[in-house]
Amino acid sequence: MTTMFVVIEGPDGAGKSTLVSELAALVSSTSGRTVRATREPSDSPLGAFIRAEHAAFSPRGRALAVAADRANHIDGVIRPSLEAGDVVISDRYVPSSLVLQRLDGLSLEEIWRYNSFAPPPTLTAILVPDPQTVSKRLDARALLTHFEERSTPALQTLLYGEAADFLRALGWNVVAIDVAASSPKEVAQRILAHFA
Ligand SMILES: Nc1ncnc2c1ncn2[C@@H]1O[C@H](COP(=O)(O)OP(=O)(O)O)[C@@H](O)[C@H]1O
Ligand SMILES: Cc1cn([C@H]2C[C@H](O)[C@@H](COP(=O)(O)OP(=O)(O)O)O2)c(=O)[nH]c1=O
Repeated sequence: MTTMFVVIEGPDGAGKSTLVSELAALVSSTSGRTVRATREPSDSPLGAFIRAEHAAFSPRGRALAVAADRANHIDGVIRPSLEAGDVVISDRYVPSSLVLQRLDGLSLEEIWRYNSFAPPPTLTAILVPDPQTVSKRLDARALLTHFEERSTPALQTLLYGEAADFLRALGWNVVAIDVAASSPKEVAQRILAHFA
């Protein structure tokens, strides 16, 4: 069975988690395969701690904690699911570190040192939203993360572009998907077309 490990990336508020649900339903109904939708930080106790306790970490400490959570996620969820023949779709993966830990002041090279163990997905889709639309969505959120407070959708989009170039140079299959004027269903169909 063809390995299908898809990562959905993009700035906060771009529509990642909405798209993961939409894509999981589409892949399941069109292929009949079992789909494992997952996310990072993972749903493990370490992942929950990283989400809840931002102030517990220095920037380097957070980079390493996120990488440790990623290692557990790969070994405990992603690899076993792929070995069972399931489709895996993850909301965030290594590119999130190449953007968020960079906003925390680390270099791409240092972040990659902590993440080079991570297997490349079959496809990494980076959502490119309209920055103004995303700003309005974030304004409507009651609680913003440290990164949402300290950056803008336009800056995150720029850093995602640099992360994409960095990973492509390492052989990753990365595509940028303009989502400014598309429904989640249309975006899911465009991503699936990459597997046709
Ligand atoms: N393609 C889209 N078109 C219009 N609204 C969208 C689209 N994708 C997501 N949304 C809306 O934008 C908001 C943020 O989406 P979400 O999936 O939570 O983003 P993220 O996971 O990237 O932070 C949600 O209210 C969602 O319903
Ligand atoms: C995946 C990932 C998350 N994080 C941090 C960002 C956030 O502070 C926190 C939670 O991620 P986030 O996806 O923003 O949470 P939610 O799903 O609740 O919107 O983890 C990193 O710093 N680096 C990473 O690579």
